[in-house]
Amino acid sequence: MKFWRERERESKEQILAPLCGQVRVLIVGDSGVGKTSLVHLINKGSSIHRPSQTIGCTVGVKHITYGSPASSSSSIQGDAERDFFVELWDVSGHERYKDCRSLFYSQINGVIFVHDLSQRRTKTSLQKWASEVAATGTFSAPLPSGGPGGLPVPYIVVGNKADIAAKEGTKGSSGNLVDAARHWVEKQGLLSSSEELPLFESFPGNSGLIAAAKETRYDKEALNKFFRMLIRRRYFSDEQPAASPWSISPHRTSSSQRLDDEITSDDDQFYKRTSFHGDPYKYNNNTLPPLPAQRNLTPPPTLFPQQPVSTPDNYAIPRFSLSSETSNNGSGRSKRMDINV
Ligand SMILES: Nc1nc2c(ncn2[C@@H]2O[C@H](COP(=O)(O)OP(=O)(O)OP(=O)(O)O)[C@@H](O)[C@H]2O)c(=O)[nH]1
Repeated sequence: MKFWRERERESKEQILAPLCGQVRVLIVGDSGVGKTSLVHLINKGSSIHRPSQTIGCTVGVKHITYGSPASSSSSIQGDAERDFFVELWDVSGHERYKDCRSLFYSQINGVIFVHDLSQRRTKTSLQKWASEVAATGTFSAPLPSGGPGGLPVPYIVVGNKADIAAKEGTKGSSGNLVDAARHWVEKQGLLSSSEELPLFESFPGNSGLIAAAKETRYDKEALNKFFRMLIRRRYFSDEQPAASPWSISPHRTSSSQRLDDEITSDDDQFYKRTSFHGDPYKYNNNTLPPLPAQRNLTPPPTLFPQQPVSTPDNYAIPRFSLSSETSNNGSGRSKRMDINV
């Protein structure tokens, strides 16, 4: 009897064994747009005073628990919550690292593009960043077709320093002559819209990161959803979107609209909408450069195996728990996650 109890306890422990994983998120954009400030805000929940210029690349790690605690009565406890680490690779935007920064574009699960709302050219150059990452990077869990510049992983665009842009009354333009001219040309429809990435201009709300951090007001949920979606893509799903998401026709979002407004309760929907909204960027294969060969590389190492080694035959793998959450009419999913950002 004692023997069986012991065996039972052991098998329970195996089921409850901590499972861990990691996703890698690249943060790119021109020098000074606020990438380091964003990472600090994500990790510490506060603004950073005078961040020094990033040398090469710095990596911040954010801890997230992910799972479906109340998914179903039949789910076993070990399936409830798991630990994940989101690696935030903050790549210096300075030109001096241009030739070597692709060293850091390795095994990427997702990308955060950052631009400065008061410097319009920083927005335009996101397209170059996307092409550079797509051309020289390697990717984990790549999409079946490429996005801007051929980028084969989900991304999100953060428009920062809205406080300055708003103050100067130049939201979307720095007020300098080049930007003003560009703005005018765009308005006339003379500039190809495909030169820029689709954007949400309003992150994090109508203010910049610093103000947002001070007031603890920025769109944590949007970022969390993005991170969770990356985790889910890598660890809980082997399904890829059926149709090419890149062909979804985007539509313009109001600059005062919060990112929240764009998010539905479904993470995939969020992913599609987040990635393809904003400027009238045409996502069809005619306007995009040729797709790069898919890179199905070995995923980055994790601290723990992705699934328990000894699982009972009827073990509900995470995918099932999550899909039951999906079918939960969104009620569970639209809830804010208890994550310290
Ligand atoms: N006004 C304002 N300033 C900001 C905001 N976010 C960041 N900054 C400032 O912008 C400057 C550059 O910020 P960083 O976070 O170092 O920019 P970065 O993109 O990491 O720059 P690199 O390391 O050169 O690639 C710093 O002086 C920040 O304090 C914001 O929302 N509003």
